[in-house]
Amino acid sequence: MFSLNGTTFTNNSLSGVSRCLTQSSRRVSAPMVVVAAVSSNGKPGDGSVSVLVENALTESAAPVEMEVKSTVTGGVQDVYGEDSATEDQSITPWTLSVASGFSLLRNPHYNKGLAFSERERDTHYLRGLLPPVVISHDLQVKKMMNSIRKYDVPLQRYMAMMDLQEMNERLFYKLLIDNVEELLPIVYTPTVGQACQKYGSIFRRPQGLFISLKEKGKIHEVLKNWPEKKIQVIVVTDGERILGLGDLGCQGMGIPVGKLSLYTALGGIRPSACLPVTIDVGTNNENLLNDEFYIGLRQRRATGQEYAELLDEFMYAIKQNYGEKVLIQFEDFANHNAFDLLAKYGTSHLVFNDDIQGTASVVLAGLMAALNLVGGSLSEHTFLFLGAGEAGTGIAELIALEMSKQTGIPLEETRKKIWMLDSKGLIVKSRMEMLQHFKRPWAHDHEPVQELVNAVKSIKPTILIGSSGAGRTFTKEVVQAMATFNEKPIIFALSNPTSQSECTAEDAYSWSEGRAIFASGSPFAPVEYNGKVYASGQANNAYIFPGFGLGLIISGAIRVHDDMLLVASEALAEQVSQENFEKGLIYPPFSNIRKISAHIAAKVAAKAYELGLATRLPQPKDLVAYAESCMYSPAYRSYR
Ligand SMILES: NC(=O)C1=CN([C@@H]2O[C@H](COP(=O)(O)OP(=O)(O)OC[C@H]3O[C@@H](n4cnc5c(N)ncnc54)[C@H](OP(=O)(O)O)[C@@H]3O)[C@@H](O)[C@H]2O)C=CC1
Ligand SMILES: CC(=O)C(=O)O
Ligand SMILES: [Mg+2]
Repeated sequence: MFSLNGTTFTNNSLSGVSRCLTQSSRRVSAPMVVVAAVSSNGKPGDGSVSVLVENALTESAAPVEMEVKSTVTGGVQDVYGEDSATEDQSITPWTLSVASGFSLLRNPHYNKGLAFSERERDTHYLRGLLPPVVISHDLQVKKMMNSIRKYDVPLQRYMAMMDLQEMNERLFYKLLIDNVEELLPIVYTPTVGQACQKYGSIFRRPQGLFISLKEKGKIHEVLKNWPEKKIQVIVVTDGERILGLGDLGCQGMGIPVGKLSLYTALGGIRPSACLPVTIDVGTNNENLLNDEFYIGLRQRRATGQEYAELLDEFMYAIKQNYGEKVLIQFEDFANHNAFDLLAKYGTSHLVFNDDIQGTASVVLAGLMAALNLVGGSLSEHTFLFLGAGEAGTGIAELIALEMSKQTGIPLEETRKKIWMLDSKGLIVKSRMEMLQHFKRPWAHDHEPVQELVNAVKSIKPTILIGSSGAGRTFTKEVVQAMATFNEKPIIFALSNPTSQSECTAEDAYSWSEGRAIFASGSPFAPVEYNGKVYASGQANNAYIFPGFGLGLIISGAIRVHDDMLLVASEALAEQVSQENFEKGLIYPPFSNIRKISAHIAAKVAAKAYELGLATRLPQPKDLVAYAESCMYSPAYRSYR
C-alpha cells in the first residue's frame, strides 16, 4: 500500500483506483502509468502489469518520474530501498511514473508519434526520441494511407492496420473514420475472414480476452486481468461459425476485435469501453487441430452441460464485473447455440445477437428503401430465402413482424409470404418433424422442391435473399428466372466473405440485364454493364449494430426489444437520399456512417424510453444531438 497526493493505492485496488481517476478526469493531460511487477490479483508475479492512469491528481502535476519503493510491510527501509531484515520474503517492486519519454511513445492510448508538439516534446522528455519534424494528425493520416496503399495483399493491409492500432490508437481510428469506405473491407469483411483463418500465424499481442475451458471456475478473476474496467460493450464469439467460413475455433478472435473497432469508428463507443472475447471450448476443424500454429485448445468442441456451464459462468461474471447495463453482443456462434443463448439470456442480460437481429434490421432497412424503387408495400411482395439459419430466419421474422404491424394481419399469416430453402431443399410442412425449431414457422404447404432454381420458378418471389454461406449458389439460371417475372428483381447476396457471396454484383447485373436491385454482405466494386455503371449497396449489419449499441448505452437500456430493431431499420432507410436512389442504391454511403449511427441511436434510445426500458433519466430532449455529443472522437488531446 502507498499514498500519492492523498490517494491510497493497494495491490488489489490499484487498477480499480486507476479507472476511477480516469473517469474523473475529462480534461487530463499528463498521462500517468503505474507499473508493478505483480499480477492484478495482487499476487507476486513474474510479469508486469501496466495500469494507465490519466493524471487527475493535481492541476499542476509535473511530468517527472516518481519512484515509490516499497518494503515488505512492517520492515525498515535501508539505504538501497530494501529491507535486509526480510530479504527472504517476496516484495512488490512498485514504480509509479507519469507516462513520458520512451514509454509514452510505446503507449498506444497516448502516443501521437510525430504529432507531439514542440512543447510536449520538452515537457514529456521526448527530445531526441523523435526526429525534428512536427506533423499534423491529418498529415499522419495521409502518410499512413500512402503506406497502406503500397501493400497489394489485403492481409498485409490488415496487419498494418492492427500494428497501427497497437501503436497509436487515435491515429488508427482517425484513419478508419476518414477513409471508412476504403478501410472497412480491410478491418472487416472480407479481409477479416482471411485474418481469422491465419490468426494463429499472425497473432502478436492480445487484442481481447481468451476464455477457455481451462478458465472454468475462474472467469470472474480472468476478467479482472483485462486492463480496462469500465466496459460498455462486449462482443463475444465461440468461433464456431465465423462468417461463412465455418469453425475457426479460437482464431475467431479477429471477429470480436473487428466488430468492436467498428463500434468505435462507426458508433463512437470509446475504445476503452469495448471488450472483445473469444470463448474457447475446442474446435471440430481438423485442419486447425492438426496445425502446429493453432492457438486454441487442441480438442474437439465441448458441448451440452460442459458448454452451458462455461457460458453461464461467463454471463454471470460479466454482470458481476460490469453491471446490468453492459451490452453483450453474440457474434458468429453456430445456430444450434445462437438461438438458445439469445432466448436464455435475453431475460436476464442486455444481449443482442448481431447475426440474427442486426442482420434482420439491416435487411429490412434495405427492403424499405427498395420499395421506393419497385413500388408496393412489404406485404405485397413474396420472399424466398436460400439459407434458413440465424441470418435467414432472423430476417424473415422481422419482415413478418413489420408486415403484421403495417397491416394488422396476424404474424402467423404474414409469415406465409416468406419461403425458405435450406441444404435439404424447400422448407415445407412434410418436413416439419425433422426441422430445427427456428425453421418450423416457415414450413408452408408445398410439394418438396430440392433445387433453388425450381423453387424460384414455382414460388415466383419478387425478393430473393441469400443467407446460406454457400458461395455462387445464385446461378445464371436462378438470376435469369428472377428477371423473367420481375421488372426489377430484388436480390440480396448476404453471405460473407466475398468468396461465399451467393453471386457477384457483376453476375446480378449482367444476368438480369441491368435490372436487378442488388446488395451484398461484402462489398463489390461498381460494375459496368452495357455502357452503364452500377453501384451496389452493402447489406451488412455494420450499418446497424454500432448505432444500435450507442442507442442502448445512451439511454441506459436494460433489455433489447424487437421494436428497437424496427425503428433502427426505419432510421437507416430514412438516410437513403434521392441521389442514392437515382444511382440504384438502397443503402446510404458508409462515408456518412457516424451521422447515420447517431440517427439510429436516437431512434433506438427513444424507443427504449417509450418502452420503459431506459434507465438514464431524464430523457434528453434532442436525442440525435445527445448521441452525437456522446460519440468518441479520435482527435488528439493536448498534454500539459
Ligand atoms: N451480411 C450480413 O450482415 C450477414 C451475413 N451473414 C452471412 O450469412 C451466412 C449464413 O450465416 P448464418 O445464417 O448465421 O448461418 P447458419 O449456419 O445459421 O445458416 C446457414 C443456412 O444455410 C443453409 N445452407 C448451407 N449451404 C446451403 C446450400 N448449399 N444450399 C442451401 N442452403 C444451404 C443451411 O442449411 P441447413 O440448415 O440444412 O444446414 C442453413 O439453413 C454466412 O455466410 C454469414 O457470413 C450472417 C450475418 C450477417
Ligand atoms: C456480417 C456478419 O456478422 C457475418 O457475416 O457473420
Ligand atoms: Mg456475424
